[in-house]
Amino acid sequence: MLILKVHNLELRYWRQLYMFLLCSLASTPAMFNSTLTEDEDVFCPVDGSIMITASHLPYNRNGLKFFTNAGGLGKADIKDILERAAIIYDNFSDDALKETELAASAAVRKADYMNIYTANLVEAVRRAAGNIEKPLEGFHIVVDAGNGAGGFFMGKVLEPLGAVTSGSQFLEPDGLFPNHIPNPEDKAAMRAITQAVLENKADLGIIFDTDVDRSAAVDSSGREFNRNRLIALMSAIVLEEHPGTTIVTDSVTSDGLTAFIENKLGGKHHRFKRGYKNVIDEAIRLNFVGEESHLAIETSGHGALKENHWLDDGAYLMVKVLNKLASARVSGSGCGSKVLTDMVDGLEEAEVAVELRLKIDQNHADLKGGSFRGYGEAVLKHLENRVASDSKLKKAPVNYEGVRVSGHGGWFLLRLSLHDPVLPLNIEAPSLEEAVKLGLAVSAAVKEFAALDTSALDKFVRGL
Ligand SMILES: O=P(O)(O)OC[C@H]1O[C@H](O)[C@H](O)[C@@H](O)[C@@H]1O
Repeated sequence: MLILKVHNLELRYWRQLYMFLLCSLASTPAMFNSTLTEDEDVFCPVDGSIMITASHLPYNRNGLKFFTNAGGLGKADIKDILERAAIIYDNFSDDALKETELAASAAVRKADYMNIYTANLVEAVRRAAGNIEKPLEGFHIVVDAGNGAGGFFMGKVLEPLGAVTSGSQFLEPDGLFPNHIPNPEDKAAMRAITQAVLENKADLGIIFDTDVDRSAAVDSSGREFNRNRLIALMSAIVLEEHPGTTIVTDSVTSDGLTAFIENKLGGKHHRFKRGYKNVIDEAIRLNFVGEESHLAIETSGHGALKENHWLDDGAYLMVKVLNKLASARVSGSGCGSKVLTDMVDGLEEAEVAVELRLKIDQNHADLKGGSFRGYGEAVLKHLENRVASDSKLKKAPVNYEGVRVSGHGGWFLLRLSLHDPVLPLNIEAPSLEEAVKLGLAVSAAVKEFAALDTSALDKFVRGL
């Protein structure tokens, strides 16, 4: 929530030249946006911004996200910043530190950057609808902010556009998240917004994670635009604007989604790795090497568009959805969320879709003092060898992480978690029986790895 204005980072100058903008409650995408937006009144664009948030994680796991106009900083840059900061800090005497703290507090200005950011979102919807002041008039749209930072979307985006928003819920920020975990990947969260849509007979429901870089929606019949269905909807919207373009997604997307993007929409599906930054960076790389891509999106609800500076912004994804609603009504091609539901017609969805997370016990003797990553890779190698000798299973010919296999009418992917000592296993199949067969194949391959906690998989294959 801090924005830095630093014109010259040389130590001998910085005391006179820096300025901080305190933005108070804000969303993560808005903080990145502040490095791009030109607005002299609030000293923007700023040189860098920092968001303090637990993101979609529990309240006790707050952290800092850093941005420049080139995007969010990755691990290597953050490590470098922290190491340099530690050196500077160590070289301060106690007096110099106090003096610097005073100078820093004197350099703080307050700015309501969310007003500027949301005005741009409102403008985008108005423009898409042909410069109508209230293009959402007559639509009833409910928002669930899960007591995170996303409550602004109701009062500062939907209402100025004319939508009725009664029945919106959990808009007041509360870091203990008393109602549900603010994360579209959370089943209770999706149940909550679905219930709000149905109870209020709303046209559409919108849900955000804590810091609004993830989102999902629900149509008037209570069907979710989440995970593969959200990607299908966004792909349909983007492919209307950019025929034939490549859609980059994370690794746990379904085979049905590939068929939908490629056969129904005429686009190309590039299933890459898990992790929103991986997906975004891959889309940027593809454009660089001459393959056009306009959308990078994860099943988690993170999505970024080329037209929006590759910023992963849950609110902007929903703006694209609102654009579609508003422009379809103006052009007379449809009214209400049926327009959206029709756009994903033909998407094949698996009857069973589960994610089971198998933990690696880092203290187990079976690791022989090695890292959990090394252990996890050994599990994956072993599984790969087993799959090769099973005629009912086929390893995916192109795959960028873990072991992805099709068989029994479905598929599974076992991979290493990006952050945790965990091997997440995704299984999708047309029936529980077939999903269990896939689960049993994994179970047989990993059973000799004593440090792997397979209890979630054991329960699943026993039908519990
Ligand atoms: O690898 P996992 O443990 O499933 O976590 C993967 C997820 O990590 C973070 O939450 C990122 O924000 C997501 O972009 C990513 O998908």
